[in-house]
Amino acid sequence: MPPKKQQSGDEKVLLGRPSNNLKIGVVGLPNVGKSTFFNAITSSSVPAENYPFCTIDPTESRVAVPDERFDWLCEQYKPASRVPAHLTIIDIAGLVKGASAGAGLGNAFLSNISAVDGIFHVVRAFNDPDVVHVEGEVEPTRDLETIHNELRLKDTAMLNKYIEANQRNIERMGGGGSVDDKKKKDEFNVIVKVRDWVASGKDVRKGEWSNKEVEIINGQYLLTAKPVTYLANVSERDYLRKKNKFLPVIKKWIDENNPGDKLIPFSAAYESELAAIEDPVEKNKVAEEKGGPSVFPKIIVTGYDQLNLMHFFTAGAKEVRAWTCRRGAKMTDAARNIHNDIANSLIQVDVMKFDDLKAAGSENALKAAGKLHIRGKDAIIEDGDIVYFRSGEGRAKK
Ligand SMILES: Nc1ncnc2c1ncn2[C@@H]1O[C@H](COP(=O)(O)OP(=O)(O)OP(=O)(O)O)[C@@H](O)[C@H]1O
Ligand SMILES: [Mg+2]
Repeated sequence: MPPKKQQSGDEKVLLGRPSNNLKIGVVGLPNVGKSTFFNAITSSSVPAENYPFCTIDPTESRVAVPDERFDWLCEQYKPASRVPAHLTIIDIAGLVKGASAGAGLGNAFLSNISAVDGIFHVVRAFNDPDVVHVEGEVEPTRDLETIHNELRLKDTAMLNKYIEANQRNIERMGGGGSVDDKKKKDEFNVIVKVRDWVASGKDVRKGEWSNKEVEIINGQYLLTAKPVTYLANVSERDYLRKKNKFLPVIKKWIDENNPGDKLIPFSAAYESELAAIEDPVEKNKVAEEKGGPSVFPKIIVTGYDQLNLMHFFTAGAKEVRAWTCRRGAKMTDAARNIHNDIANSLIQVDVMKFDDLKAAGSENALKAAGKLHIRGKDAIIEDGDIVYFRSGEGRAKK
């Protein structure tokens, strides 16, 4: 088969899977509050009407992604069914030092991490003599180093395995070879480059890779290629007074080692107290009295964002629904989330911009103002677009 032509030179290939159902794993040392966080975020996610948001199994759950535009649309259309976007979160058992070499249940935990698309890295920033720390004293930078080293060591080992398995073959090819040989050699060289990068102490996601390199990296399921949001678990007292002695050093470590990654302080202890209050009015009242709202909405939105996910809406009297797709997706890719048939026979898309709809006050007013846009199937869908897919089979979905 002739090599495929690059379609357009400036489309950046993203690290990771191009899926609409991405998962974030909760990762950290043992006993840092991962399960407390997971249980609280699971039980405080408001279930959508007619939609089973629930713990899928004790370690996996889907949480609603909060969005004010979605709330506004529900208010506007008063639909029979409301389905927000969701994010899947997975609780992973604690990693210990040496996990990459098999310590603890090391390799099993690492393969759990391999199955997720992004990471919430929980780091302990609370002192409590009753909660044992596996390394003795609470010292967040040491803990951050430990986890990062384990992930990097595992990546290095995986890449070395590939290199060992292919080295002789590549050497045998020498300078010449078929198109296929050249492809293998290119891939091999990229893997060596990535291995050297990781072995030098850096995470894969922090490298500048070309599209071709990203495609090869994506085939390797590397742990340090996954986006990370750092969650510093502080005591209830520190959370409420917005002060914690460990935060500056954690921030400094992130800036030095993985600049650009987000840090969100939270308190698993406090969040689980709030999560236990079922009535939302009562919950707000308690949060207000104590002086600290839940930070979960921010955590969910940040994680979703780091996976390069965004959502678009379909809205009507029957259903208002937020659909997830990756940034930069075309209308056809977006339509495929709803139904393959719609995507395959897509003709055009009616698009309302959320701000236009809100300003106009209703669909009719928006149309009267000439603000309904007609887009082709190859147009890029944008965050917040409210769409109506017109497809050849008369299966347009609203
Ligand atoms: N912010 C906090 N302040 C005080 N105690 C906390 C806080 N967060 C969690 N804890 C306590 O720390 C202990 C360990 O929490 P948890 O079981 O959630 O840890 P874990 O990271 O899931 O551990 P493992 O890796 O073993 O699964 C629990 O007793 C929990 O109540
Ligand atoms: Mg746990």
